[in-house]
Amino acid sequence: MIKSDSHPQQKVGTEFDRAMMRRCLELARRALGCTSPNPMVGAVIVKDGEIIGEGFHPRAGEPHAEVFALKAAGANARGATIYVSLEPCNHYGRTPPCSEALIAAGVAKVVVGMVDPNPLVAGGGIAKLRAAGIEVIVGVEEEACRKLNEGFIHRILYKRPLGILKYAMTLDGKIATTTGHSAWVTNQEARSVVHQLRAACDAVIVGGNTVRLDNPHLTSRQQGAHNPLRIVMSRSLNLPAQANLWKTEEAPTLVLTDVGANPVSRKMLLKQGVEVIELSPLTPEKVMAYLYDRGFCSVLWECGGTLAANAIAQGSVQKILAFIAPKIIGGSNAPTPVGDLGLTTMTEALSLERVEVRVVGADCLIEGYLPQKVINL
Ligand SMILES: Nc1nc(O)c(N)c(N[C@@H]2O[C@H](COP(=O)(O)O)[C@@H](O)[C@H]2O)n1
Ligand SMILES: [Zn+2]
Repeated sequence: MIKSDSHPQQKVGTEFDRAMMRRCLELARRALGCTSPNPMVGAVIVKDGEIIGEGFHPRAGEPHAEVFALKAAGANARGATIYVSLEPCNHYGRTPPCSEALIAAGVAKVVVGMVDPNPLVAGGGIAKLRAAGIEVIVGVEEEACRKLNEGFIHRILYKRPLGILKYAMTLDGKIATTTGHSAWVTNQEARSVVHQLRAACDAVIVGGNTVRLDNPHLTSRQQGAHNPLRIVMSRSLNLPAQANLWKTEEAPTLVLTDVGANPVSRKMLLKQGVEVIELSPLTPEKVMAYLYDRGFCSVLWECGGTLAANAIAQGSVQKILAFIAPKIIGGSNAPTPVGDLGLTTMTEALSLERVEVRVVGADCLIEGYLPQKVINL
C-alpha cells in the first residue's frame, strides 16, 4: 500500500511545492461539476523554478491533466518536476496510462496531492514511477485535494454519489411559514453560496411539494458555470403543468416516479421535454443507486423535511449544509428541515463530524458530515 508522506503536525513539501499544488487545484476547478464520473485534476510542470506547462482534466473521455501539461511543456519536460493533484493513473481506461507518458517524457520528479482511491490505480501509478527511478512525493496539500474530489472519492469507496443535504432555516428551526411561504429565509450572500454549491454538484433533487410551493429554478445562476441535472422525485406525478423546471432551458430536468404513475401528467412532462424515469420502489436509496449507474459523483438534496428524513434514514446523505437566518417566524405547524427520524432520546441524535461554522452575510452556515462506515484505503 502506498502511503501519503503527510503527517498531522507536518506539512509535506516546501512552500513552493504547496503553492504549485494549489495552482493545480485552481486549474482542476476550471472543470467544476463537469468531470463525473472522473475526478477534477490539475497538473503543473516546473523547470528551473519556472512553470513550463499546465493542464486540467476537462471531462470524462478527454485526456488527463498530465497529458495536457506534458503537451504544453513539449521536449522541455525532460528533467522537470510535475505537480499533479491526483496520483497519475496506471491503467488503460478511456485513455492510456499517464504513468507511462510521464516516464516516456523523462520527468525527473512527480509531486502528488493524493493517492487515487480507484482500485485500478490505488498506488500503482506511484509504484510504477518509482520503479522507473523517478522521485515521487505524495500528500502535498492533501486535505485540499481530497476535499475537491470528495464526491469522486465517495463514489469509488461506497459505489454511490456523495449525498449533500442543504437547507435554510430560521432561528426557530423553520424552513417556511405555516402557509408554506419561504422566499426568502436567507439573504442574497447565502443564496449565492447555494448557487456555487449547485455548480459543483452533478444533480439537485427536490420533491413534488417543493415544485408546487416554491416553483424553483435550481440552477447555478452564474455565467458559464455548470448547471446540475434538476431532479424531481414524485410518486403521484401530481405536478403543475407550468413550472420553471420545465419552462427554463438552462439545465435538463428529470422526473423520477413510481411504475405506472399518472399517465396524463407523464404525457404533459414528456411533451415539455422532461425526461421521466420509473423506479420501483421510489426511495432515496433506489434513486442514489440509479444516479451512481448514471456516473454521478455528488447529489444535492434541496428537498422538504419528509424526503430529507427518508434520505438520511436510508444513508443517502453524508454531508449537511445548514444555513441559519437570524429571523423568527413561530408557528407550531410550520415545516422543519428534517422530518421524523423516529428518535426518542438525545443520545440517539445524529452528531455531525468535521464541523465548520461560518458567517455568510447576516446568516450563519454550519457544515459537517454524518458519521460514515470507515473504509481504509
Ligand atoms: N491522475 C489523473 N489525472 C486525471 O486528469 C484523471 N482524470 C485521472 N483519473 C483517474 O483515471 C480514471 C479515469 O480514467 P479514464 O479517463 O477512463 O481513462 C479515474 O477514475 C481516476 O482514477 N487521474
Ligand atoms: Zn491518467
